[in-house]
Amino acid sequence: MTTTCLVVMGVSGSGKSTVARELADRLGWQMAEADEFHPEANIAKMRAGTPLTDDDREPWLRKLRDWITEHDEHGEDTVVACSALKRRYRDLLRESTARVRFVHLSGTGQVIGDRLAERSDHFMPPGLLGSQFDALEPLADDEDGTAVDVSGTPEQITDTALRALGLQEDAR
Ligand SMILES: Nc1ncnc2c1ncn2[C@@H]1O[C@H](COP(=O)(O)OP(=O)(O)OP(=O)(O)O)[C@@H](O)[C@H]1O
Ligand SMILES: O=C(O)[C@H](O)[C@@H](O)[C@H](O)[C@H](O)CO
Repeated sequence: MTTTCLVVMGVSGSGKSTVARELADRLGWQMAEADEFHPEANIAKMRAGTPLTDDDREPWLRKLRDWITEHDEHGEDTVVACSALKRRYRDLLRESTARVRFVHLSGTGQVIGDRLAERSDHFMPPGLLGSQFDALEPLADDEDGTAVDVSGTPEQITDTALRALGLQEDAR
């Protein structure tokens, strides 16, 4: 049976790690943090304040796609926190054998920038937020998934996403 992978997407600081953790806990699904799949060179680049290119992101996305497929082959549903900013990146993740659905955490540069400014334990400099918005192609209507505004609490965002995806009953 095909499993589901929920990819929590959005710009840096939109709350992907936080909401993906909450979704995974509520659903009892395994979670992956895409930041942990980056080669060291990508992390060094971001830390130095340089945005990644499509070429930098491709091997990273392939690795994630393969992780999703491996879990699908074992019948395991998954949640992944991954920026997946462009539609072609999401197409690559959709090459997985699982049913890949997206939760786009959308918010203004103001709200997200304020949260990034408060976060101190992360390699991603707040100064890269502009480039993240420049690259962002929001989840489109013909893509499987839902967009949720980030102004609520992580619990509210998770509830809204689960309801929109029709997964609420499984979660309780
Ligand atoms: N709904 C929320 N309300 C208030 N603060 C939040 C919310 N979601 C996340 N945060 C806080 O905002 C910051 C960014 O969240 P988080 O690290 O989950 O984002 P991210 O999208 O995974 O970031 P990155 O892509 O840079 O890893 C963190 O300090 C987190 O605690
Ligand atoms: O596509 C990208 O530019 C990267 O994935 C970034 O989004 C970061 O990995 C992450 O957001 C930083 O924490």
